[in-house]
Amino acid sequence: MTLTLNNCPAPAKLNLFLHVTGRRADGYHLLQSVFQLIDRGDVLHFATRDDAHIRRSTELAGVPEESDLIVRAAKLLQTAAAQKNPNKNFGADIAIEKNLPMGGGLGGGSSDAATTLLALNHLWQVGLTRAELMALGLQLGADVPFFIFGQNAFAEGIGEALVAVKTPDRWFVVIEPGVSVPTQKIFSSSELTRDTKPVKISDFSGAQDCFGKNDLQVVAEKLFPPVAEAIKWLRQYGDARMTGSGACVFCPFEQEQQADAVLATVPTHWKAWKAKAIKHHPLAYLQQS
Ligand SMILES: C[C@](O)(CO)[C@H](O)COP(=O)(O)OP(=O)(O)OC[C@H]1O[C@@H](n2ccc(N)nc2=O)[C@H](O)[C@@H]1O
Ligand SMILES: Nc1ncnc2c1ncn2[C@@H]1O[C@H](COP(=O)(O)OP(=O)(O)OP(=O)(O)O)[C@@H](O)[C@H]1O
Repeated sequence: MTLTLNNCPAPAKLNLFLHVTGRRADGYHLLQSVFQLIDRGDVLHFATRDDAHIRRSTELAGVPEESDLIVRAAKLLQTAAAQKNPNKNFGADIAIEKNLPMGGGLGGGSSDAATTLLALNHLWQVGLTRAELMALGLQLGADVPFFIFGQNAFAEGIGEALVAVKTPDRWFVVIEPGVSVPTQKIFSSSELTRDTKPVKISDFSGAQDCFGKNDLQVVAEKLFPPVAEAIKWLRQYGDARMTGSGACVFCPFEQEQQADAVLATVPTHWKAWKAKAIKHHPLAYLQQS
């Protein structure tokens, strides 16, 4: 019997600040960041199959099926499901409406992977706990555990050590500068500073601005001039900065009307939109523990 779960959101994140505090022996960087969920993202649709095939029913330009994080997430969960229940075939057809830019620093691919793990854990009745799904997700990318965690969070480690944090209700204007930034290119730069002094979560709590800075921004601005241009333009209106490793930049506003007023003046060569801060991942209800 085919079971379906349609219109599953994969929300984007903004890194309100992102400090690089060190580097591990394996080359991965130690970070401190606050991850903020927003009400804009991709949308995924799932239908189970009983022949053990995982199929992508929509194309994703430039991403072959075997490297698509959605397909990789489904296959990872399929292995775990088969170990728990060897007599059953776990398969799925997955369609995606891609709204988030790739290499945008909005965590699009990671969020797609997290939504896939949450939806298929439910549809296939695998019964993995939230912690088990987060551990699987970490194999796919440093941002995936956050989306499964399901709440705004202060992140440490390589981004996987998470503590829930309260963030203000507000609106963001986000500009897509029209370039795709490969995360690895920013982290491997010799110009990246890796020694920001660690902060405590209590330093952030209650801060109305975005707090701190994004250490990856200096490098991205140098390598990708459109990022620098977008930040310079948006800074006229507030504490604008880059999210993740770029390319997108954002600025917070207390009122929706303020965001609308700024949006109306964004130069037409950039794609720009507004988004609202949300407190929980919309699929958090699927995961009990
Ligand atoms: C910069 C952030 O977007 C902040 O949210 C994330 O930490 C990046 O997460 P992601 O896109 O899921 O990144 P991954 O796919 O895990 O890593 C891509 C590449 O970025 C570098 N990388 C990533 C995360 C990290 N803490 N240190 C790193 O050095 C590694 O070279 C890695 O090969
Ligand atoms: N389903 C997917 N959606 C987007 N990108 C994918 C997907 N599967 C694989 N990728 C690859 O992952 C790369 C990073 O994409 P993503 O949109 O997650 O970047 P990002 O927003 O910069 O992420 P982050 O903020 O985590 O650094 C893409 O350039 C693409 O090659």
